[in-house]
Amino acid sequence: MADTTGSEMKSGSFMSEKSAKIFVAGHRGLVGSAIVRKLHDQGFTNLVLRTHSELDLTSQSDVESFFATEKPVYVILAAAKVGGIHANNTYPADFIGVNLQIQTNVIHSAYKHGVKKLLFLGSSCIYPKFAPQPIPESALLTGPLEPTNEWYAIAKIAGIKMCQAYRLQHQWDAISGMPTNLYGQNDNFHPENSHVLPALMRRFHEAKANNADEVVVWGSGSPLREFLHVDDLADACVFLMDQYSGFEHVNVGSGVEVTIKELAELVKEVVGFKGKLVWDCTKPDGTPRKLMDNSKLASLGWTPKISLKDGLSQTYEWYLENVVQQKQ
Ligand SMILES: NC(=O)C1=CN([C@@H]2O[C@H](COP(=O)(O)OP(=O)(O)OC[C@H]3O[C@@H](n4cnc5c(N)ncnc54)[C@H](OP(=O)(O)O)[C@@H]3O)[C@@H](O)[C@H]2O)C=CC1
Ligand SMILES: C[C@H]1O[C@H](OP(=O)(O)OP(=O)(O)OC[C@H]2O[C@@H](n3cnc4c(=O)[nH]c(N)nc43)[C@H](O)[C@@H]2O)[C@@H](O)[C@@H](O)C1=O
Repeated sequence: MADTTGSEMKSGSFMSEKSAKIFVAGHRGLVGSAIVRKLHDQGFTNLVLRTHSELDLTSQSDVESFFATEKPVYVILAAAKVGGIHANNTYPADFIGVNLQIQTNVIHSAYKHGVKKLLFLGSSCIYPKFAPQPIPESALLTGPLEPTNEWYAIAKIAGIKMCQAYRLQHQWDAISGMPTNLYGQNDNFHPENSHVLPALMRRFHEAKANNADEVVVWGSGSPLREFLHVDDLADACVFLMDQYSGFEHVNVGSGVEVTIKELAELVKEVVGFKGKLVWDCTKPDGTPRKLMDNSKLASLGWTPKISLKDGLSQTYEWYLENVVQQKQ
């Protein structure tokens, strides 16, 4: 029976079911694609995958018939409306509405059609803007949210609560992981709607290619952010599927934080741009700091492996081979 108390119940059966049918929702995104790579590496052979155009997860009837037909045994929910500070601020209705629809449809149909275990992914923005640092899981719902992403955060908090409610009422094994800011291959490199790391990688690359003197970076440069490579996150997701069946959500971070100014200097170095940085203080800084307390996941036995420097170099190589060369 699924644990409802908050203590960590180790299940350990996921890794021994390599032919069980697993639905990875959002398999072409940053996170979903990394989870698919990790599952293949680990020998899982029966993944069921649908692109957005094959299955729109905001459609309740389509999600229902998908689960009724496919009957997956496990679900990892990595499909969502995702974006950086500008996208969150500009499209609040999409960030709350689409995310509530996707997660409600998938969680309910997964329960209804006998899925054994589901992993829901939230985000570090669920915590109050001025949460204690590093942020423990217990900081949830203890203060006001950061306004630039409160709509997305409310949807993600609802997802955690939905997993907890189904666990309480139906003894169903739905768990939640809360990743910090992620990056890596298959990230979104859109100039405005992406997160800071891919946005800066692209801007520095294009400035270098065009022999530009300067690159504009948003905000003051003082906010602190923690970055985790998506391959580490994927490893943590598989670990949680196998080893965690608790009531409470689990933080997934790297423990390493940098200011946006330090990040910009690191990306500049990796890309090899020689010009100067110009700060656009008309753009929002967002939350001043959001370092996860990773002690819960560490106590369960998982720690990250990829350093920010190595992860940045790998991501830039991937960007050159898969984004720049594809355009040529
Ligand atoms: N990126 C980050 O820094 C962080 C991400 N997370 C969480 O990780 C999860 C995955 O994020 P990430 O991989 O970055 O996001 P991406 O935008 O890279 O990928 C999201 C995926 O969801 C799919 N999707 C979106 N809407 C629908 C829909 N209506 N029906 C079907 N599929 C849909 C997308 O397909 P398509 O592109 O075709 O629309 C895409 O494959 C999210 O829950 C996010 O909150 C948490 C913390 C940080
Ligand atoms: C993962 C997390 O991601 C979002 O929150 P965020 O951490 O604030 O995300 P961000 O990566 O967009 O910005 C981080 C910082 O960086 C600065 N910054 C500088 N220059 C650029 C720039 O060019 N683009 C962006 N996007 N930011 C820039 C920017 O001003 C800010 O101070 C949530 O909305 C929500 O989606 C969520 O959960």
